[in-house]
Amino acid sequence: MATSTASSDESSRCMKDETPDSENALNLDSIRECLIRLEDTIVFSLIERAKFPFNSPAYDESSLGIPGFCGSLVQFIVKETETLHAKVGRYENPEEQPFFPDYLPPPLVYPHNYPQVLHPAAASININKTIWDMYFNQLLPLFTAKGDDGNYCTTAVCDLECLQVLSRRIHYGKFVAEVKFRDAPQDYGPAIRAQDRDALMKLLTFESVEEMVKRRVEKKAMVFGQEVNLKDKDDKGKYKVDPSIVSRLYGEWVMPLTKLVQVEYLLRRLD
Ligand SMILES: O=C(O)C(=O)C[C@]1(C(=O)O)C=C[C@@H](O)C=C1
Repeated sequence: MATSTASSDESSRCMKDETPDSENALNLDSIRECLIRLEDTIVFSLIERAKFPFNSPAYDESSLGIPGFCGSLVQFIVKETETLHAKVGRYENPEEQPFFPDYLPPPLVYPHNYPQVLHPAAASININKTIWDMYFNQLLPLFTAKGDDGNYCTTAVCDLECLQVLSRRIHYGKFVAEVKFRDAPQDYGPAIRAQDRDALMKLLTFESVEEMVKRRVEKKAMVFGQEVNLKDKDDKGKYKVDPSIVSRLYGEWVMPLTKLVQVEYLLRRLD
């Protein structure tokens, strides 16, 4: 049974056709196509979240008052959603990692036979705690207006969607690293055996690609986030989410964290 949520529908479509679902599809171009497609989902999810102000009560860990639960509204929504998604097998998919992996229930549905393209050590790599901290402490204040409009539940659901797609994109580094290793084991092997993080980081970095990615996501934020109307006059220069912040998100966090996942994966690749 294939499962997906509203938040990952767009990317799943990309995955279905292009993910490494066969050995043949596993090449750097097809993996990069998936990353490009995920950019659309990321930009749209930021646009949705930016409709609401910061709404700090959604993150207050002391005032929710749900019996038996200790934490914020957003923590509650993410945990409960992950519990449901675990039951329908979401985390059996090697592209998905939960934010709260402890005590997730086992799947209740017949397992989908995901192709084993990654080294088994991939399952132990989950940097969602870092993604969570980055999203709430650094990114969110940059692209939401200050204030409180009372829409805490919808706000927290938008946060969930942003978190899920950022996590999927960043952990996709496992597939990128696998392809790079298979393409050049003679280059990666010695650095892996030496457990040399710096050498691995150097090998897997393509600065010109990173510059292109930053420019492309900035442009997507301009195109997707513009006001569309039927009058001649349009609101040039007014965007639903600041394009320079989307570019910064990629330059400062998304790509560095994707590279961190790649390094962590490669360090274990010959275990
Ligand atoms: O496209 C690659 O080669 C990747 O490793 C992906 C990615 C990215 O996160 O977008 C990360 C590192 C590279 O320097 C360039 C781009």
